[in-house]
Amino acid sequence: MLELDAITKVFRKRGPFGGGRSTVALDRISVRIGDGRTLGVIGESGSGKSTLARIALRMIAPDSGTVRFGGRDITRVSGKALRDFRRKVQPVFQDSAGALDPRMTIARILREPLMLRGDVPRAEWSKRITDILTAIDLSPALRDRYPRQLSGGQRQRIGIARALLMEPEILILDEPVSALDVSVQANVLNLLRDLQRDRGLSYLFIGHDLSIAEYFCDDILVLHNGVQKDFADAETLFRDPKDDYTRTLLAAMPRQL
Ligand SMILES: Nc1ncnc2c1ncn2[C@@H]1O[C@H](COP(=O)(O)OP(=O)(O)OP(=O)(O)O)[C@@H](O)[C@H]1O
Repeated sequence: MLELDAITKVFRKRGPFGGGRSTVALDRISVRIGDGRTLGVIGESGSGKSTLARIALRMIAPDSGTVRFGGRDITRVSGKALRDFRRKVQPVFQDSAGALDPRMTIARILREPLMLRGDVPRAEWSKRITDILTAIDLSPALRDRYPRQLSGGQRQRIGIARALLMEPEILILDEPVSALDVSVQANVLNLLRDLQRDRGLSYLFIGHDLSIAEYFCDDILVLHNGVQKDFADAETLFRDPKDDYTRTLLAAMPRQL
């Protein structure tokens, strides 16, 4: 379980024109991702979604508040506990295509997490790669291809596979299907759901599309300019939104899926 409590993050503008001005990206945000559940973080551009994801990954530090994982405040851990956290909480970003090294074959890209882990014998790597490609519904024959030879949806699956090879407990999914064609989005979301069921994963899902959130998430946090507007299970939120802003958002957003 990952628990964020009273997270505040302020970005101060530097330089001759920014002096003194600041942006409250997150204002005392408190949420939790339950075991095996998907928490969706929804909001318009600039609402603080990615900042929350980066704090949950310990890529940046909050100004105040705590992030608890397995009962420990991960904003304060180091050494083995930090390595353990980095392995168990893995990111999947929107642009997996851009994140994959174009000069590496898929097999080499997927060997990296195994190398990083250090606890899988080299003799097993090839089998692990075959197994993970099968698990994400890709042909093991793709192992010898380069990223540019794959479609956007296939590349995003490779990004997911790379994260899974670390054997995480939580995936931080930052707009994981936003760069994909609508026809491919549902495939990748269904794959993520199957993986969650089979592996007992928990997800933090960042998105801006409410119809996808309704379909994919168990719980939903609505952010607006860094302020927590609603936090409820998806069914309650869509049936009976508490906040005026959420109501406006629901009324304005097309429901596609
Ligand atoms: N490194 C930074 N330095 C200064 N301001 C930042 C920085 N990162 C984010 N911000 C500001 O914090 C606010 C929240 O940004 P954030 O990227 O978290 O929003 P978002 O909801 O993810 O938006 P988007 O959907 O466009 O990615 C914005 O006003 C943004 O300009």
